[in-house]
Amino acid sequence: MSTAAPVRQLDPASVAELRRSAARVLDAFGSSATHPGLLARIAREAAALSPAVRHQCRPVDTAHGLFVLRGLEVDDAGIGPTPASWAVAGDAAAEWDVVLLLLATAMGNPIAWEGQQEGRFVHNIVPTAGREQEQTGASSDVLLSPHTEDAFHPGRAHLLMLCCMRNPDDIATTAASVREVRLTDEDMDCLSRPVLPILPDDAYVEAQGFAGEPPKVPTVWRSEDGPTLRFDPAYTPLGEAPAAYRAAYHRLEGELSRVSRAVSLRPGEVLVVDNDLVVHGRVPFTARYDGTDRWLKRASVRVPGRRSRPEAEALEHGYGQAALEAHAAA
Ligand SMILES: O=C(O)CCC(=O)C(=O)O
Ligand SMILES: [Fe+2]
Repeated sequence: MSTAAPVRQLDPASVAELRRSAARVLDAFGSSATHPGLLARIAREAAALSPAVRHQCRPVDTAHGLFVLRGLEVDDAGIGPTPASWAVAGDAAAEWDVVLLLLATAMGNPIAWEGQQEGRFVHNIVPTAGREQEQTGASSDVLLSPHTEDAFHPGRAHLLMLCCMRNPDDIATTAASVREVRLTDEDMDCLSRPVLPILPDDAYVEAQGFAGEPPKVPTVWRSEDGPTLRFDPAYTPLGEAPAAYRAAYHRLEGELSRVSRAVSLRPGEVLVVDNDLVVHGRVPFTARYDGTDRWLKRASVRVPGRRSRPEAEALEHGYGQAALEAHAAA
């Protein structure tokens, strides 16, 4: 496993600018990052960000399919203890929700899911007692296997952002880009056929009860600018596929693990992964449950006008789930 990830360094002026902007937003809306008027204000603030900040928010531009934004600093005492679960996080470290939304808005349009974390635009990813074994961000004891975020849904994010609040045991996020794997043309052709569905993950209990027929979707395909993937083996009934498909799928899995990078985020770093190119996961760890646990904030972003997905996705029902966009189309 390789560790190198491209780094984009925010200069001190950009950091100060982001902090001032976030402070103005929070002053206007109290300490809550879920105030109804807040998103409109974020849109205005993001539109006024300097060229230097915007430059660091440009699209992913290497085959790694990701970058780490560095330069922001977390006041460890100021953010308070790591919440015991997303459900009790409330306004914990709300200024970071705002910073993340500002950056997300500079990159595209943040989305929220009604069925996940109460429709919040910024999720808290913390280990949660009783959920150690799940395939969700709340787990710890198990390897969170490499996945496309919200792979079950045609409206899934183009970009996933993970902002580190604390990570005292250096627990790595894993990331593997389809642009770095070696697959034969035969495997590529095989995996681009819509053979298997991807079912809603355990973060979407309501969608899991949806009555409609699960649509079959391709695993990889060639988009205008290169190979693209939609991959979530933990929620894919691979046993239903013919042997040749299963074999190709396993070769893809092997290649993704060969090219996988371990990115251990430090407080203040923001990992941005292109969700069309990169599958991400997390190594297993032992949770502390004492207020000092690993704590990430997560935002999901759509990039307007991006044409990376098969047209057939437009016909999918998305298991009755709808994503809410933070900002109305310009
Ligand atoms: O904990 C991590 O590093 C990643 C968790 C994850 O898959 C996510 O937040 O979407
Ligand atoms: Fe994820």
